[in-house]
Amino acid sequence: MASLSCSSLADDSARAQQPSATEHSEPSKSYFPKRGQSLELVCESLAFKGKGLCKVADTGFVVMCDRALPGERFIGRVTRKKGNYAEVSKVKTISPHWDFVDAPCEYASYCGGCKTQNLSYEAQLRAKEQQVCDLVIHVGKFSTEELESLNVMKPIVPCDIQFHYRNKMEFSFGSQEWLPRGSLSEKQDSNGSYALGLHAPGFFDKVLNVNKCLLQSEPANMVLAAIQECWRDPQLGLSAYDVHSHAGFLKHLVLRTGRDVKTGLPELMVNFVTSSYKPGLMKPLVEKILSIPEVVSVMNNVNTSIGNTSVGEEEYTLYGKPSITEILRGLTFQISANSFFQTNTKQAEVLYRLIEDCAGLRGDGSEIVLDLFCGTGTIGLTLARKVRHVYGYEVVAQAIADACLNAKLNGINNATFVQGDLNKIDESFGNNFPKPDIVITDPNRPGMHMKLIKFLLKLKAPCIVYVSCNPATCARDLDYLCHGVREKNIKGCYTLKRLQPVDMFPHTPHIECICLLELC
Ligand SMILES: C[S@@+](CC[C@H](N)C(=O)[O-])C[C@H]1O[C@@H](n2cnc3c(N)ncnc32)[C@H](O)[C@@H]1O
Repeated sequence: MASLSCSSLADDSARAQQPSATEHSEPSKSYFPKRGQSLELVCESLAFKGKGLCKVADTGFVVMCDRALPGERFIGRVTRKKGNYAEVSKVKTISPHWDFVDAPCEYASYCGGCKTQNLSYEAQLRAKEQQVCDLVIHVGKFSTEELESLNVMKPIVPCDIQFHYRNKMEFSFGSQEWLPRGSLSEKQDSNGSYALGLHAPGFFDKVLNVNKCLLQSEPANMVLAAIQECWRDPQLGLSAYDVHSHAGFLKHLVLRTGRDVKTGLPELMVNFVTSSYKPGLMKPLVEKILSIPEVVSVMNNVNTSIGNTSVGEEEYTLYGKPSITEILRGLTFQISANSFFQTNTKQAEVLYRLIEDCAGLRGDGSEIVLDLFCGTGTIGLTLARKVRHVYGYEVVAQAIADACLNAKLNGINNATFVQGDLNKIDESFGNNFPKPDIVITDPNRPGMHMKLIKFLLKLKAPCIVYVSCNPATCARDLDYLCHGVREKNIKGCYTLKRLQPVDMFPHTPHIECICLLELC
């Protein structure tokens, strides 16, 4: 169980999505560090985006530092002033953090993906749990007593598999390999200036070359290694796309791992995103990766725009089938190159079981479920066999098409999926479905729009299960639903019954949460 003591170190302003000092640590009004100034700091905890939160000695002034971990004493240089706090970059560690472990990945110190690989997993869990707790207290305005006495806050559910858990990784081709100062450059041949890997933290135009990623499956790593072995060969005539000049061919490499429904064995989709369609140029790459037996699909998304997205305007199948499959809670899901699917399949099983548990279905097939932000319908479809009808809403048309296809694939005919923008609902929204017994809401990071909050407060469904990937906006929305929106004179009408953090993404700052709300 999380300690509910308020550490006063949380991201205290979900609305601004930025950290601030709280009433316990009023910063000195006169003190503000200068840009470029060096400070000796001790990291106190992890906060927003997994950044280390520190306070300047004697002043209490809050500074945030990427990759500083709790207990670490270090020299930081002020890079940016932001509102009532400053950002620093780490110059030198004086003494290491508590709970230090060796990071197994050679890129862990530089790559933008994993930020806490050298913090023990138990410490990562504690930090995430504490963040959720702090946010619900500071932003959600729930009291410690409320959370404690009613046993609302549940211990975070760990992820049993802490590596190789991602079923999708998106790598970028870059025309300029990024070599962090005093790091890989000394021990690694940079293979010229082209790179294939992950973006340097905070840079859209710098790519860290990566030969292996410990978060993705072994077969996906074999594909990555095979491509790395050959794509720079001048004889192939391939070039990396340059985001400044907009010249070049290869943009992204997206690797997705699913499972063959019959054998249960892994199957892989390799999706090359290119700036034009040149199948002849792709041929040697395709031939090379076909030596890996798990590859059942090679796709080519052609994106001619100057933007950096991996979704093409046109899609071609270069080999095999245009989609792969995955099994989730006994259902089969078809995954195409651009369809959304939970990226940690094993932990999604755990998440969905907990959602079902929170929904408290009667088991007589009588309930109506409203599945808001339904994506490809996975949550609603896993509940459909036990309820009367599921109504799902989602803004992306392709996701709705996939949801309908997935319903058909699994013989589910009591689910209706509708495309629509939940930020733009009007008074008529509630006329489109019967009053639900259970609302599942799973918004993306910005949380729910005020229009939707107002709608839910008027709808008064007996139970809301709020699934969140951003505890800051979740805490804000819980406050609205339970305590009301004072500035709009709207009363809240829900009680927070359960708050369940789930770790879906070890070594990263991401936190998933399931909240059960019951009508007062
Ligand atoms: C966190 S995902 C949840 C997907 C799904 N519930 C699942 O578990 O796979 C959030 C979904 O909300 C959708 N979305 C984002 N903004 C939206 C909006 N304004 N209206 C409707 N759907 C939206 C996204 O496209 C995405 O599919």
